[in-house]
Amino acid sequence: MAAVLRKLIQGRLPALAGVLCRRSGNEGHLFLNSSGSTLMQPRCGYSSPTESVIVEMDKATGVALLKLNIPPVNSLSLPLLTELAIVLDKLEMDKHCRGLILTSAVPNIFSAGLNLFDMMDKPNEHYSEFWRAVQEIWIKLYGSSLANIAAINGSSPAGGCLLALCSDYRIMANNPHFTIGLNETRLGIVAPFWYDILQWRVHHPPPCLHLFVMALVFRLHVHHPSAMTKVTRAYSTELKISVSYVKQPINWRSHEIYK
Ligand SMILES: CCCCCCCCCCC/C=C/C(=O)SCCNC(=O)CCNC(=O)[C@H](O)C(C)(C)COP(=O)(O)OP(=O)(O)OC[C@H]1O[C@@H](n2cnc3c(N)ncnc32)[C@H](O)[C@@H]1OP(=O)(O)O
Repeated sequence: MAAVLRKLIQGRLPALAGVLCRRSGNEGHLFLNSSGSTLMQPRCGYSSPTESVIVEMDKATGVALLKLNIPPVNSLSLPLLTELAIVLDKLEMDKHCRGLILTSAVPNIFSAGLNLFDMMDKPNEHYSEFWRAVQEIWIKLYGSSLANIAAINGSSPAGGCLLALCSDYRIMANNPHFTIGLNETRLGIVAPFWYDILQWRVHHPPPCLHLFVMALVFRLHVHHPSAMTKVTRAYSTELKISVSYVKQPINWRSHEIYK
């Protein structure tokens, strides 16, 4: 899995797709479009470039690979947020889906954050709708019952960084050209209060969290199901702690528990 993720975060997504395709046979990839319908792909490949969120479902493992696909920078516009919300809903309801990996199909960019043009010269109704869509993604990703990992394969400023923080775990490509952080403060845009909660979770992970990720990782390479069963049994307590940690409900008033 480490090798697979390494390939993923190095932007070598076709290689990963190949792995998943081999694992699941020719019928292994499912594509969801924004209307929620799924299209079976007869062979390994990618959906149309007009799809703003590409979903590749590995049926053998139940892990969905979600690739943001709005060049040039995957800015989080209202249409993209809306499509992502629909896709997340569909995966949540799919009983075969057990986890997801959020990444980018755009070379060198994970996400440039909120679309700046959605935040200027618009009527107030637009701002309400836009902000509702932003919060909805946070709630859906952070509150997802699925295990989810952000594979940050490019720069991820501002809302892109916050998007990654909504996942259970983050892995970022080791590339000095890729930037991440809250640069939007320079524009006078203040991150919402729940950012603080997400930040605590990232800075204070329990050691067993890595085990949780390993478990997800193992699912991508279930060549030896019995070995997987042994591992999960041996570390069942640690896994439960990790899962409950990353799936902790947010309560602003009990925020102290993170400290
Ligand atoms: C929704 C998730 C849930 C949790 C999120 C919670 C969110 C809470 C919100 C808290 C506050 C967050 C605020 C924001 O996100 S404000 C947005 C701030 N973003 C930025 O400042 C990013 C600015 N962009 C960059 O730094 C670079 O563009 C980047 C490093 C991403 C890429 O650099 P590169 O050199 O490759 O590309 P260019 O700079 O030439 O850009 C290419 C074109 O893309 C346009 N662009 C870039 N960023 C944005 C954007 N955010 N919105 C709209 N358009 C963008 C850029 O203007 C170029 O366009 P043109 O080719 O037409 O010039």
